Amino acid sequence: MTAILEARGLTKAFGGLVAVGDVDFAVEEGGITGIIGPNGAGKSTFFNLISLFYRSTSGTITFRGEDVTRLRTHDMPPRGMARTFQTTHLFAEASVLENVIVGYRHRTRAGLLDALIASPRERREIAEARRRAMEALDFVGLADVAHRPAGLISQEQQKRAAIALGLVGGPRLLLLDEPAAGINPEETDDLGRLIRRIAEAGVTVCLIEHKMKMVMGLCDRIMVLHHGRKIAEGTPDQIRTDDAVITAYLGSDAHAHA
Ligand SMILES: Nc1ncnc2c1ncn2[C@@H]1O[C@H](COP(=O)(O)OP(=O)(O)OP(=O)(O)O)[C@@H](O)[C@H]1O
Repeated sequence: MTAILEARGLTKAFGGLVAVGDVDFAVEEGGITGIIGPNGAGKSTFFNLISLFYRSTSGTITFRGEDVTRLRTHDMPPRGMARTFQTTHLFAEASVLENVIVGYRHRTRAGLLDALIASPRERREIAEARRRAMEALDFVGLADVAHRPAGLISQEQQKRAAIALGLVGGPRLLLLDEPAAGINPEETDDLGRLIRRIAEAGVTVCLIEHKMKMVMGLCDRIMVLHHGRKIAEGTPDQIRTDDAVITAYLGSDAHAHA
């Protein structure tokens, strides 16, 4: 197994508070990796670090063999990394398809001049973006609402649209920020199946998620954070029976077990 993403000694301090402290972490290529931990454990901060949304205080991040520590989130899609946001702000009046096209067009090369003169290159890129966006929507099961205004689709469909936005550029690694937040158990199961299909299609997945049942059923490997430190990593079975993990969760509030 090779690591597609590797973090070494990753640390983020907010003033005096060390939200993430000296964490080593690897995402193996091809699987589904989960990051869990009680409330305030540092999951979101860690996720924002590995997706280059936050700059680390210290430590290094390597993606596909390249040191990307000093790069930013927007540098990553061309390198094959995409991330979703917990609340995806879709343009409510634009169609679902148009939203995903915009996501893809961030990657393309036609400049303002091409757009103004509607150059052949611009027209080719629009056609390609449209085809790719439609493919991504089809994959996540939203083809039938592609032309509906994004503001009119359900919360669960918005979650899928966020994933389509992540997939449209053809990433090698997709980072999912609490993909199942705010949806019901049945929808959560469906979303789990979608995430599995993404992995089966060859896209490595790494996610943070509060819903324990989903994480345990879906992930090949899990890392557990507590007070900003890594306290365990391993398979779901190893994590379930790990003393440090059990103690950490017992000491926190119960919603983490939902
Ligand atoms: N921008 C920030 N400025 C200051 N402190 C922050 C900031 N972001 C997070 N923190 C603090 O860092 C710690 C870790 O927060 P973080 O949101 O990463 O945890 P989490 O595991 O994602 O929590 P939750 O499960 O509640 O979403 C917390 O003590 C939080 O208050």
